[in-house]
Amino acid sequence: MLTRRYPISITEAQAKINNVALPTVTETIPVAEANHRVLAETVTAPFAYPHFRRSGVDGFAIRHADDHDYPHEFKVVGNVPAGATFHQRLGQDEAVRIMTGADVPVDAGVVVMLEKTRDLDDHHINIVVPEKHSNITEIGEEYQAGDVLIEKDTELNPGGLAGLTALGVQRVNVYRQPRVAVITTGSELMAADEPVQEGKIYNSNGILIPELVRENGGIVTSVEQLVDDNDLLQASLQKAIAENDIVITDGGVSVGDFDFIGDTARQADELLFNKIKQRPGSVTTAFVQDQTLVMALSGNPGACYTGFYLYVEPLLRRFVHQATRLQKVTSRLAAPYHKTNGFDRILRATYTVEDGQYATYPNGPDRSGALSNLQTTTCLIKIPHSNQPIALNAEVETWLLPFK
Ligand SMILES: Nc1nc2c(c(=O)[nH]1)N[C@H]1C(S)=C(S)[C@@H](COP(=O)(O)OP(=O)(O)OC[C@H]3O[C@@H](n4cnc5c(N)ncnc54)[C@H](O)[C@@H]3O)O[C@H]1N2
Ligand code: MOO
Repeated sequence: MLTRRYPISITEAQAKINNVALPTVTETIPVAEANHRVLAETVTAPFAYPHFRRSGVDGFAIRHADDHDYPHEFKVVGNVPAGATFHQRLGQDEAVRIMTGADVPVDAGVVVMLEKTRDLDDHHINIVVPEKHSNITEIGEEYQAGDVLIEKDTELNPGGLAGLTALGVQRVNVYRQPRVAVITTGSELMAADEPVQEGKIYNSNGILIPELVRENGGIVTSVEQLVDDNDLLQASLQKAIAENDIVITDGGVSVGDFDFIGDTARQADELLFNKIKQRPGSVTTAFVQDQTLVMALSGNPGACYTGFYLYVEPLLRRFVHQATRLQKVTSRLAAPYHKTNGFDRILRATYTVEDGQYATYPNGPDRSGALSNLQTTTCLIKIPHSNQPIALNAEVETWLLPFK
């Protein structure tokens, strides 16, 4: 018997997912492994930085008291390479040869660049002209001990890792990445290494979904390809739910004889929705079972791709306390689109920026089952449901996609 499904809007579906409570799980990991991870705690400076007075140039360090009456002769009493120190006091008209990055002698107030000096003999130099600046970075000029290095909820990048390392921070407390199981279903699916067969298709969503998950910060713990068998599906789902934060199923969610996921969703602890007023991907379903969110994406590749970006990407980002990376903008529909739609239609599109405004172009086929435009799509646009075709140059809601 056909089960009645109650379609909700895209915005309502997004809100329902957004309202599902997610656990905050953190772990402490080496800084060297923390690129693109999100800090769960603010990190503060364990000491002042720099922690010694640092020369910014190669040259000669002299006392403030001697910094006058140029040209001025100095006796060279030492040499400080980077990494070394010079602990002796400086006397009148005494200079120390010093390299960029080296610890400035305690008595020195100025480092004069080499170019402003002349050698007189092995132990004497002439400083020809004065310096405008001291060329010394003072202790704590960038950070005092206890200053904030990087705030909680920041996604680390190589620059941030460098900053942490410079301050001797070796480990950071970050949000754990969401663990995601992917279950693709369909007796028509072939593995990539099987010879092509009549009536069967390669499991393209079996690579699309895991790669999208990884690219958006999730850990893919398993990718399964199941034939249409409800017992198999239930066993896989149960295991995946027990071991993961998020489970993504694909296909088998419509009303066909072998579409078992819809029934599973309706019997779950909490059904969030099992139809959206959206094309492609009207069948997209979400439910919570044993506190794990299961996102059931459509098997149709175009619908699967669209569903991932609209519903899964924000979820993966929220797990690590981050906002979606899809940038919501308004764009001008710069090429005609003639179809009328009972449901809002999400088109795969490309965009340009013209006179500071986004212009969008439908990117080839809009069919749910089409996948020839997935490589080149850079944004999604919404054509609102209407019995009239949308006007050329109409303003449309647009999601710019990350990683393009
Ligand atoms: N009587 C109705 N039929 C259909 C309806 C409906 O409301 N009433 N909805 C249609 C819509 S809309 C869509 S979208 C599809 C959704 O179907 P499912 O999500 O249940 O997916 P399947 O039926 O399993 O497959 C659909 C299509 O996608 C291909 N597929 C499946 N898995 C993969 C994969 N891993 N990689 C690549 N392609 C895959 C599959 O072979 C089918 O061609 O239902 C409509 N029908
Ligand atoms: O769910 Mo279907 O993709 O709307 O065409």
